[in-house]
Amino acid sequence: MLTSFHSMESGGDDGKVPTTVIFVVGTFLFFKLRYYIRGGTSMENLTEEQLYTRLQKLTAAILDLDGEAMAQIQVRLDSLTKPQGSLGQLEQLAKQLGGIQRTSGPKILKKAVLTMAGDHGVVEEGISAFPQEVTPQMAYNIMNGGAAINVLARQANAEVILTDVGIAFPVEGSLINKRVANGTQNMTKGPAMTRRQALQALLAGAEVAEEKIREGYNLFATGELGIGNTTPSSAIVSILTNSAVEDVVGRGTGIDDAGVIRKRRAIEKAIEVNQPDKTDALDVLSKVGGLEIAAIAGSILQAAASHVPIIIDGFISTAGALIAAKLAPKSMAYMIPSHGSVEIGHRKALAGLGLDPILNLDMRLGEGTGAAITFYIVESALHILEEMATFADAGVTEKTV
Ligand SMILES: O=C(O)c1ccc[n+]([C@@H]2O[C@H](COP(=O)([O-])O)[C@@H](O)[C@H]2O)c1
Ligand SMILES: Cc1cc2nc[nH]c2cc1C
Repeated sequence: MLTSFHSMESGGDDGKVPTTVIFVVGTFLFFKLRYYIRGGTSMENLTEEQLYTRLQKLTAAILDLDGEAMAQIQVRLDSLTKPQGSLGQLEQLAKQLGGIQRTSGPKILKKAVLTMAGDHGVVEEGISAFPQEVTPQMAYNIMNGGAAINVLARQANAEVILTDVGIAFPVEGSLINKRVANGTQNMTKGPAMTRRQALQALLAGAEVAEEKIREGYNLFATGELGIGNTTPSSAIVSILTNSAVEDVVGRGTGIDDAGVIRKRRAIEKAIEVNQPDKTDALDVLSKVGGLEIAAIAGSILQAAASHVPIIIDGFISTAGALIAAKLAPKSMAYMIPSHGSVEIGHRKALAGLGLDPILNLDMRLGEGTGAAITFYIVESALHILEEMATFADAGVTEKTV
């Protein structure tokens, strides 16, 4: 210690940079560079307790919506040239956006679909119509701009941000690397993830949202990709909405009747083996959830903490939203529903959040596709608020009785 202090002093005297400084700065730069090259989360060296403290800080930062801003928007909506309330859900959306952004003049600057990808050990049980290799193959398709989500996001002038939270093996290219594991474990044989991994994946999702908010994005859509992920989603929805497993297990990518029976059995076995505690969202998430589902929940929590609205896509996204709501009930006010998925448990999952789908297009693709289409509706609400003439402006007579 004394020696290095001495060497620092002598370094200053003879104009040379002391070795201690070179070592400290070099080590710092090495780890920073490694983080940027390899990606990964900034949480690798944190203990489970430290990760949990981060999550608690995140959930504690979520506020109720700004009632004052919402009241001002209601006055403005009622002054516009239409019978009061006649624009229905568009009016509710305008108020919600003002309440979230804490202003009577909400604005959308940049939009992004946060598509989280991960794999699932439970595919061993024959619960999907497609093999696991489709997850990385579709990740490349998204990176090449050829997936449905690319088409719909381009049309809506939104970015697709693909994040690898735990595809079974690493993929290269223009995606964010937040890999926590090479997929989850088979939940019929034990927990899908450790509690620490679930926390890491949650916070990885929050980090992605935070990075994008710093870049100026202020409207998100959730999205995901992961062969087998309707199985953990059904497990989560069953547990958190007190629904029978058979009422929330659907065909996913298109499995046949025998596959649906295997899927139900796998979920029942996973619940039997792991005994998830339904009062503890982290317990449910880690035992019968998925890495991308955790990241979706984390992105919702970060959006809410940063006053950013987030549109919830289909069945898997809604399972993530249920986890977020359980961890921070106030986050529900920041969620905007999109479409009703064909997946049978979706309505029950949405009802658990007090949400009704805005669109019914018989979709069941995921990736963020239903949420991307909803960007237009959210933007319509703000165009109405900003651009419509008032009764006074237009010289239109107001309601008489
Ligand atoms: O979002 C939905 O409602 C939805 C419903 C069914 C399937 N998916 C997508 O299909 C994959 C999961 O289906 P499965 O059958 O492999 O569990 C996954 O990549 C999801 O993005 C998505
Ligand atoms: C082809 C394909 C595309 C997907 N996109 C999201 N989940 C998917 C599942 C499959 C099978």
